[in-house]
Amino acid sequence: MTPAARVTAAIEVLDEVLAGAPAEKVLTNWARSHRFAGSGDRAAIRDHVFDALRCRRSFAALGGAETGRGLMIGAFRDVGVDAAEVFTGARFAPAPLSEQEAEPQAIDDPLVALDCPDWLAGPLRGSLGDDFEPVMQRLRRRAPVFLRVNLLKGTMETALAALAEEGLETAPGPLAATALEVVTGARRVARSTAFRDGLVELQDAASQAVVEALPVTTGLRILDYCAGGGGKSLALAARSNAPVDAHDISPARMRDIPDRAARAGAEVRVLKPGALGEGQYDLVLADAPCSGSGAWRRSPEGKWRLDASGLRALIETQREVLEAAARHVEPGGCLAYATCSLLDSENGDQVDAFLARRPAWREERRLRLTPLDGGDGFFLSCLRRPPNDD
Ligand SMILES: C[S@@+](CC[C@H](N)C(=O)[O-])C[C@H]1O[C@@H](n2cnc3c(N)ncnc32)[C@H](O)[C@@H]1O
Repeated sequence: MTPAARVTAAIEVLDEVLAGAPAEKVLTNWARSHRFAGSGDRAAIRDHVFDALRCRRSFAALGGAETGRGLMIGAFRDVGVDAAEVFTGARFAPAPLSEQEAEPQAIDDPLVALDCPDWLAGPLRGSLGDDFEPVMQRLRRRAPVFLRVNLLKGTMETALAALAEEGLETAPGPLAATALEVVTGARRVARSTAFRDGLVELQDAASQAVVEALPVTTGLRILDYCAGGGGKSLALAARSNAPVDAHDISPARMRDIPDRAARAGAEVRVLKPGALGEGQYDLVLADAPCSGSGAWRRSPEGKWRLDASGLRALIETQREVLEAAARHVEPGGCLAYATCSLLDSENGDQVDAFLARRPAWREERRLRLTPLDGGDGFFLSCLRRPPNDD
């Protein structure tokens, strides 16, 4: 495909996404119905689509319309390229710019320039303070790709060497001792032997930092209460070198855990719904559902989908998760509450409210990371249940 044909394809995909369909699904369907497109084409189209979704508001303003076409015109203008060079009407290229589209557009609203939804500016500014603008700018760009070296299978050195042998250039990453940043070849990671043999996992550096910050010692009974696909369960099992119990309200989300654990040489026991007793764990991780605002570089659709009532519902779910997870903590044990949110209402405020309800518990550690630290935004609070609490 020519570069212009890829833009045409991106416009088609974006129109469906703007109409409400999930981007991943539309991209998969597009690839199925355009078998002639090679992996390079699919990757380029995907990049166009996700770049446009990250900057949906500013690109729409620069392109004069919130349509696939408008976003792609805006994308070229954002980097100072004349969109008319691509929108030529040549075979498979997008149609030439109309007179109206050819009019240059300026952005005078700072929230548009930052790709920040109006209603979220107050809560984000209140939570991030002086970091508000740099964080919002960071969220407009692609996220780096990080790997976690699985210490059950090797060391940083063996992983670096194994990846290099397969032509994947990596470098020690920020935030966590197990993090490698992929410098070149990110799209080939999942096909590499190092990945297939469980020596490395795809996991954001901040997510790894959260697991590294947990008070793990030998012999602990550990529960991952919101295990999802098991990213943190696996990291916890590697860190503790002990079995980890995985639980989730949605068992279907955990379906890949057994295969992933086998590949990683980790022991993760997937619990059946209702199989959880009360108070029998030394460490319970509650990686709660959240706005995902810290990870909007990877999942930009969430930024535009979230609304005030959705956020209120998430905050209520987080309160319930905290209360439910706390019931599984042994006296003297630790409840670790984590989100990949940047918002105080989902983070510190939740923890403060929990501690107000249970004044005997103590917060031992609080960690706040934003994309300015290198990985996703993450929050962690480690809450200790009193030993004599019955
Ligand atoms: C942020 S994701 C977990 C990601 C996962 N820990 C990882 O590192 O890959 C949140 C998970 O919480 C689960 N969840 C939502 N409500 C829950 C509840 N009330 N009890 C337990 N899990 C819940 C969701 O199904 C989802 O899988």
